[in-house]
Amino acid sequence: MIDVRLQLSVRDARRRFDLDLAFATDAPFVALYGPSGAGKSLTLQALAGLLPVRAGHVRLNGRTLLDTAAGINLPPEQRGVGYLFQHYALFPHLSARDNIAFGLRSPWGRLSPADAARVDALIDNFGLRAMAHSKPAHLSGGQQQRVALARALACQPQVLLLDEPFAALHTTLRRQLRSELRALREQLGIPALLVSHDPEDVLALADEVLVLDGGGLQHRLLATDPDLRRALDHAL
Ligand SMILES: Nc1ncnc2c1ncn2[C@@H]1O[C@H](COP(=O)(O)OP(=O)(O)OP(=O)(O)O)[C@@H](O)[C@H]1O
Repeated sequence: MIDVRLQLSVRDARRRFDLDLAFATDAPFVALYGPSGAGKSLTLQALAGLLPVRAGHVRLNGRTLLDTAAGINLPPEQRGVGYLFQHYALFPHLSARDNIAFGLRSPWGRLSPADAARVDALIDNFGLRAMAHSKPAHLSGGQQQRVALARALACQPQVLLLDEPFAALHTTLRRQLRSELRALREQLGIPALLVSHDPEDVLALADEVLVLDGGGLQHRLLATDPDLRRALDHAL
């Protein structure tokens, strides 16, 4: 169960954007869907603890990650959240292996033997052995996506947050990686929240769709809804 209420504002010199939404869901795969600038990425960032929240809570399977009223606000590294960032945000100067291991290293840069074994297992599971020592610029789009996904999983997360995980990929690879992602999530047995504005991603993966616009939740749709495709097209 993911139970969320978020109120926050972001601003720069000229603009201010308010996010104000609440939802609770048991769906294994949830899509945050809606037009550009709706507040989808900000929602993921707030869930991960990367943005200050003015008021609200985040509970994951009964565990409180944030509760502003109770003064609880776990830092990102204690939230048990695996985050695949938009455009992957891989470190360009680090190898694929060091990218995957990044969040596991001690402040002195050490990797415990157990963590090193986990990183090696992820490298093998994602078919990255041959390019483990290559930098991101020397990897294909699909390989970069796999490194980003392996990095998100390295901390053994309780929930997976995926921000446009297929945006940089061409159609055939998108299709293949969608089914890999679906199988992987089922195997891990953890919930996933996917940000996308591609109806095909939503139709292929989501059990429930939260349609966002203007920083709020407009409506909720289920994968079983016979009019889902039309509703998705209508929502953009
Ligand atoms: N750090 C920030 N400071 C100021 N404004 C921001 C900041 N981050 C995002 N915004 C603004 O907040 C709004 C929502 O941004 P968000 O990234 O959540 O949109 P989105 O729904 O993910 O869009 P897209 O599909 O284009 O990625 C946008 O208008 C954006 O310009």
